[in-house]
Amino acid sequence: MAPMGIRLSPLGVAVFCLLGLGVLYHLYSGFLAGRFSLFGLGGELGGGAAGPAAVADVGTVDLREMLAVSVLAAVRGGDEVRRVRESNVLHEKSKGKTREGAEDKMTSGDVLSNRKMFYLLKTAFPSVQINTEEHVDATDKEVILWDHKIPEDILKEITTPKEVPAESVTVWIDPLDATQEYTEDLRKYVTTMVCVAVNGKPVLGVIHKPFSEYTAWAMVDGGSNVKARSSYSEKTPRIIVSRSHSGMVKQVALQTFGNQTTIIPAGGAGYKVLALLDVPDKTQEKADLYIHVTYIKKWDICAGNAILKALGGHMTTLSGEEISYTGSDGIEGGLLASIKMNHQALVRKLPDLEKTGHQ
Ligand SMILES: Nc1ncnc2c1ncn2[C@@H]1O[C@H](COP(=O)(O)O)[C@@H](OP(=O)(O)O)[C@H]1O
Ligand SMILES: [Mg+2]
Repeated sequence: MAPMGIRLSPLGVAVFCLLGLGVLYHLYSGFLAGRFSLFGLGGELGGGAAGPAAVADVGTVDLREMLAVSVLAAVRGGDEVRRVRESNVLHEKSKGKTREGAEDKMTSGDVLSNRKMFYLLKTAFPSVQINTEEHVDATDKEVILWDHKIPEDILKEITTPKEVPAESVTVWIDPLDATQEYTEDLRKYVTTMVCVAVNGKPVLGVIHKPFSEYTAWAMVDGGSNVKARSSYSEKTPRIIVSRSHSGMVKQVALQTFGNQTTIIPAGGAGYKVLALLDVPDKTQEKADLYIHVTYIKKWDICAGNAILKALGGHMTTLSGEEISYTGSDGIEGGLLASIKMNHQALVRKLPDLEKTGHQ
């Protein structure tokens, strides 16, 4: 006889114990799976709240899912960019001037793409920090649902989930890169971009060309749908540079590599990174190096940095420093992007811009 007059059947006790063991096993194996699948981060779990897309453990997000949503966001944003351009009603405005005095433009294409991209990512991953180029209205409560489908090409390249603490993630969204060229109807330069940085390091990059419907993506230590070309000219490189925020970049390039060097002026940081890769798009020019000397924002460069890094290339400041994608929005030290080259040797060749006053 049990206390308080309750009779316990031996079968009931056995079933209860088995159930208890099952629950304990489930909790414990989930915990271990979460710890061991953490992606190169020393196994420390983050403390942030989990979003609906975080499946393996509380406070983590899966980078493979983030890649799927980032590709979708870049494509959906791109649809807005194309729709506005085709309507020919851009509602072009100036957000002010850059430090060098160029107009910092914004159009309905930027705003509508920003809204789509932001809410897709925010709804899927509510607990991660998202930095976007355009302002998001705090009263806007848009929810854009992700169908939780990971495209086949991503599943083929990245065969397992990659969990990281949600609090270690910073997302950078550029809803319309090459806005200046967009207003001039130079469509080939325009891209939409998403980047995911983990502890400030660029890990995932997506660059989408809305007018040719081409998308490049890559994950560091994961996989990619794009690759480097087979060869690059290191001695007399073709150098791709800004056409609308150039500063003294041509002088710097010619001084470093000689007068025989070909300079390709082009719009968009996304376009210029794609120029270094093996991209099937016919509208894409090809270059060996990308150099930028003026101030630039992190949403312009993070996706390109992640893709280059994933493919074994480099994007650094002109003095060879790695760029951290947390904290402030911009970087001061210019930009050098290369792949399949001795990047540090290139850095040593470049003049010290602070001394020469070429910034
Ligand atoms: N000096 C500067 N100050 C602010 N933004 C700059 C800049 N130089 C380049 N950018 C931004 O970097 C992107 C690529 O520049 P460029 O086409 O000149 O190479 C553009 O982004 P957006 O079009 O997204 O604004 C441009 O506005
Ligand atoms: Mg941009």
